[in-house]
Amino acid sequence: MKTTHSFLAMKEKKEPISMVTAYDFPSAQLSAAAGIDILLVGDSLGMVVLGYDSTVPVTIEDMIHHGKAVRRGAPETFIVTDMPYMSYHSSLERTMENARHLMQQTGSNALKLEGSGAVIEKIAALVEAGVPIVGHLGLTPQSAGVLGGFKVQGRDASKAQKLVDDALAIEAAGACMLVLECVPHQVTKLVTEALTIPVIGIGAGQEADGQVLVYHDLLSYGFHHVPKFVKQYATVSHDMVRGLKQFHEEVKAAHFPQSEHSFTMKDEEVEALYGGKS
Ligand SMILES: Nc1nc(=O)c2c([nH]1)NC[C@@H]1CN(c3ccc(C(=O)N[C@@H](CCC(=O)O)C(=O)O)cc3)CN21
Ligand SMILES: CC(C)C(=O)C(=O)O
Ligand SMILES: [Mg+2]
Repeated sequence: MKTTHSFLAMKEKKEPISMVTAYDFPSAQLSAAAGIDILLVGDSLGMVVLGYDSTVPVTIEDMIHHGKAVRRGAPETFIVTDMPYMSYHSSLERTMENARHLMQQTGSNALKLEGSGAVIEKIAALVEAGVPIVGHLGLTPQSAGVLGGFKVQGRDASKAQKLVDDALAIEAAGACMLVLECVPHQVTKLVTEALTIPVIGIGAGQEADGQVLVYHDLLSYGFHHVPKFVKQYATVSHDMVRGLKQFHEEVKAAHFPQSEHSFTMKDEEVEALYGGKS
C-alpha cells in the first residue's frame, strides 16, 4: 500500500500521480487492476451514479455505502473519500464525528474537504486528530450555487493570488495533498511550485503533480454531461448498449437461452418426475 509519504516522494522525483474516482466494487477492481495510484470516492457519485444534478444531495450515509464497496474492490489501494456537502461546516464536534464515521466504516486512507476560510481550522483539527486530509480548491462543486455554476476559477490575477495563498494555508494546516479543479494552467504551475505537498489537477493543465478524472467520464460510461477538460480513453456505453440490445432481441426471438445456457436432469429422474408421461 502506498502512503502519503510515497506521494511526497513522487512529487520530489517528478513522477506523476494518477488518481481516478471509484464508486463501487467493480470500478475499484478495474482501477486497481490498471495500476492507478489513488482512488477517490468522490461525491460526484451523486451526479454520475445516483442521477442528481449536483453534489449537494449527497449524504454521509451515501459516502459510507459507496466507500465500503470501493475498499472491498481495492483492498491494497490508497483511497481518498470526499466529506459531502455541509458535513464539515457546522460545529467542530459534528465535523469530527462525521470524519470518524467515514474513516472507521469505509477504511479510507484520507478524507477530502473543499474550500478555505473556516475550513482551514477544520483541516488543522482533523490532522491533529490523526486524519490525513486532502484539500480541494478552484472549482469546488459543493459551492457551485455560490460560484454561479461549474465555472473555471482564478482567471484574474487577484483571484489567482488568493488561490495560491489559500493553497499555502491548507498546506500549513497539515493537509497531505491538494486537488485543484478547473483553473488556468498558469495558476496550477504557481500553486504546484509553491507547495511541498502534491497537487492533483482536474481541468487544471499539465503542470500539476498528478491528474484525476471521473471514472465514468474517461470511459464514456453513461449518458451524463461530460466536462470539456475530459479525454475519453474508451467508449464503453456504446458497447454496453449494443450488448443489451442484442440480449433484448434474442429474448424476443427466443434465440436465448440455448442448451449450453440451461441445466439438465438425468433421464431416470425425468422419468420419475413425469411418471412416463413425457
Ligand atoms: N461527470 C462529472 N465529471 C466531473 O468532472 C465532475 C462531476 N461530474 N461532478 C462534480 C464536479 C463538477 N465538475 C464539473 C462539471 C461541469 C463542468 C463544465 O461543464 N464546465 C464547462 C466550462 C465552464 C467555463 O467555461 O467556465 C465546460 O464546458 O466544460 C466542469 C466541471 C467536475 N466534477
Ligand atoms: C472531481 C473530483 C476531484 C471530486 O471531487 C469528485 O469526483 O467528487
Ligand atoms: Mg468531490
